[in-house]
Formats: sequence, C-alpha cells, structure tokens
Amino acid sequence: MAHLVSIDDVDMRYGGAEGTLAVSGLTMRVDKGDFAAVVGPSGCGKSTLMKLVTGLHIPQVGTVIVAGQHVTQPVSIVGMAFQNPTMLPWRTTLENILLPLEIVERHRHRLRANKKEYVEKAEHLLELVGLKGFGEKFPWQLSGGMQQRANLCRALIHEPELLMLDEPFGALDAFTREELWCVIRDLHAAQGVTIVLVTHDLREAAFLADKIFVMSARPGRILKEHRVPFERPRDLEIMYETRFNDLVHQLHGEIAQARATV
Ligand SMILES: Nc1ncnc2c1ncn2[C@@H]1O[C@H](COP(=O)(O)OP(=O)(O)OP(=O)(O)O)[C@@H](O)[C@H]1O
Repeated sequence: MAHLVSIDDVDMRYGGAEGTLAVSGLTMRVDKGDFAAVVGPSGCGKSTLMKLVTGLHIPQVGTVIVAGQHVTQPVSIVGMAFQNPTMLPWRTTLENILLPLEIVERHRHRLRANKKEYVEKAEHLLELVGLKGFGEKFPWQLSGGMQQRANLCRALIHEPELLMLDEPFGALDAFTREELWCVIRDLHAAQGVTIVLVTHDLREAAFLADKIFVMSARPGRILKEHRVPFERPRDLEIMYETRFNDLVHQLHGEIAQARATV
C-alpha cells in the first residue's frame, strides 16, 4: 500500500548555511487511516516535522511526499490544529469554523453555492465534539476547552485526508485534556481521517496513537517506531493498566536517553 505521508532522508536548516539544523536524516512513513504520534526531547524538531508535512517549510535535502505528491507548497488535503486556537472574536463560532472555506480558492465558490450544506456540516462537527447549539456563540463566550473543540471542527470542515495536531491540548487542564482525547479518539473512528499528533505528553500518545515515533535530540531524526498494541475502542481506564504504564515508562526512558546524548 502507498503511504499517505513519506518523509525520506530530510534535512531542514533555518537561517541559511550557518543556521540551526533542526532535523537531519529524518525518515518516516504514515499510512492512510493511521493515528501516529511524534514524541521527543524539547526542541528536537517536532514542529518542524509538522511544517514539512504541511508544506509550510520545504527541506533543503530529501523529499516529503503527501498523498503521492511531492510537497513543494502548502498542502490542501491537510487540516491543522495548534496549541492556541486563534478564533476571530468578531465572528461566531460557526463562522470561524467556516473560515478555511472562505480562504481556500477551491472551496470559495463551493461555499457560496452550497452555504446551507456547509453550515449543516459545521453543525454536525459541532455535535460530534460535544458543542451542539454553540455555533451562534462568539469564541470569547466559550471556555478554553470549548474553543479547542471548535478549533478541531475548523481543522476538519474541508474534510482533510490528513489532520496534523501540534500540541493541541497543551494549554488545558488535565480533566479537559482527557475529555478532548476522547473527542479525538471518536473523530478518528467516525471520520476515518489520518492523524499525526505532536505531543510532549506520553500518556496522550499511548492512549491515542497506533504508532509512536520517538525523535532524537536536535537535529531530530526518528530513533524508534513503536506499534501500540492496545485494542480499540480504548477507554480512559486503560491508563491504569500495567501494559499502558509499561509503554509510557519505556517511552520516557528512550526520551531521557535521547536528551542525555546531546
Ligand atoms: N523559524 C525558525 N528560525 C530559526 N530557528 C528555528 C525556527 N523554527 C525552529 N527553529 C529551531 O529549530 C529547532 C527545532 O524547533 P521545533 O520548533 O521544530 O522543535 P520542537 O521539537 O517542536 O520544540 P518544542 O519541543 O519546544 O515544542 C529549535 O532549535 C528551534 O529553535
């Protein structure tokens, strides 16, 4: 089967020839339908990896292929969500969710012609993430967790094949974060979207992912790929099981070692 994401021997350096080498010899593959997590020491190049896959950065060495296309510009089949959702305060939540459709040329005409259909789709997504009826509220009327839920809807409105999540729950309290893990788990199951999640939280990676990539310290490359053997659907209770804690412990050890070998 062809991989949805193929990164081959990539080097990415910021700031010219003498600048910071963020990743080097980076190679990884993500298959269609996968839920992949990327973990590693602080500053190892995780966000850089996300930007390479989405075409926000183009590497100096190596290739990035997404859905069979060599990435040379921003990739339209990708949805993205970052740590701090930036919603436009003067637009309602629903209008914020529809925003990507107004920006992307390809969708703009379709939105104009089929507004009702897209509003229904946005309302369906709001329901999926537990925000039914909140579309008419303004972002500042929502809690941080609710804004992050809406942010996920916005990342999914154009039905991306690939959803890239960069520390999306980092700013939330532990309970809200766990609630959102379940939202993401259910979205992955319901929408069949391929997900790549960058996170510092090893429990988050072990709970959500099928594959966990461990990166080295900068310049980042993949040190190890774990297959997560836990059956789906997973319940939060799994986090109290020995096999879950063994995996988290192992990941922790690998990252500690990567940090020590800088
Ligand atoms: N635009 C940039 N210009 C210069 N250097 C950069 C730029 N973006 C990132 N870097 C550097 O590249 C390296 C990797 O950064 P990146 O943000 O990809 O790491 P990260 O693993 O996501 O970090 P963190 O764990 O802190 O979230 C870091 O040393 C960072 O300072």
